[in-house]
Amino acid sequence: MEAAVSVSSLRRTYERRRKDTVVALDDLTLTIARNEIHGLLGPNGAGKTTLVRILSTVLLPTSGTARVLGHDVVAETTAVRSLVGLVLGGDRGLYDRLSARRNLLFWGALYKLDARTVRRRADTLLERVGLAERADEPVERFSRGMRQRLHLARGLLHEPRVLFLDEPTSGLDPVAAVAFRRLVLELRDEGRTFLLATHDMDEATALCDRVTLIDRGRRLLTDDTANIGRLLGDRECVDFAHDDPALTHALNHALTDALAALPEVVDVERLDDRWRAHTADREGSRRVLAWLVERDVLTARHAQPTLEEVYLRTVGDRGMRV
Ligand SMILES: Nc1ncnc2c1ncn2[C@@H]1O[C@H](COP(=O)(O)OP(=O)(O)OP(=O)(O)O)[C@@H](O)[C@H]1O
Repeated sequence: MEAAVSVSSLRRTYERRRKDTVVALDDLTLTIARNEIHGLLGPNGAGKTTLVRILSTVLLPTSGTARVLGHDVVAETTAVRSLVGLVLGGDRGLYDRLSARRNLLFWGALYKLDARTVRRRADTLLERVGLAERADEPVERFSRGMRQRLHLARGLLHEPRVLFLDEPTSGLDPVAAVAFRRLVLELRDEGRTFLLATHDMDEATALCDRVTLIDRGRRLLTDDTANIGRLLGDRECVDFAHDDPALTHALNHALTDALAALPEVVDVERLDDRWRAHTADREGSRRVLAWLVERDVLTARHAQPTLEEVYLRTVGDRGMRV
């Protein structure tokens, strides 16, 4: 069966002033199966938005090919547009002075859907994303979470089978983010495919079947999320400091040496304003937390390494911008 998305040797460069060329995508090859939620993870400037824009047919690649459900994004733009929906994060793409419903009617007209169909779908979608009661209020009164749900409704108006989500929950509070993710999972259960560009590791872990890590336009790895989770599991750590920052410096070597000698501790390192103990697993972190609390080191917390740290540990520091 044809993949939902297949990208082959895709390259995109941007010319900047003084003939300075930025390579945003560099020989990228990637396949996303139908009905998959695929995470695209990478630090700022990795090329995520560029890929999503090419797949949505709003940007041309410099070379290479990309297909959505078998259709070439350059040669078969119209077919691809009817198959894909783009959901942006933040304030892009909504008209603040218009109501939620009017925003949808406006976008429906752009998709050249007939007015009755758009009205019907707008009603259904507003209900579905939990905005029916606020549908006729101007969007400027909406919270970020409500805007995000409206973005999603907009992306679904023409009933696309493949959705591209670019940082969809950036700036959302945790409750709104959870509600948004639940909607994504429901939509997947109806047979849709998702490509989710994010630099939020938690989001990727919560939603994605597989993830691809990219950096500087190149694919570093693609794997099942469970495997990436194991990778993270190997990188457990506990951050600790004295309540009084001045005393953190004074945490004596006897304490950190004793900590480093514990069997569950892999390494202890000094960060700017705190210390970090790397542990073998979650259970190890728990024991280290208890050990620290017993010794009156009260500001200790279980920390997950950031995506950047996973990058650094996975692929080494190759001049990545973080
Ligand atoms: N219109 C443009 N003109 C010039 N350079 C650009 C343009 N758009 C993107 N770039 C550059 O291309 C590279 C990839 O950018 P892109 O926005 O695709 O990355 P990203 O992974 O989406 O980053 P972010 O997480 O910050 O949104 C960056 O170096 C960026 O500065």
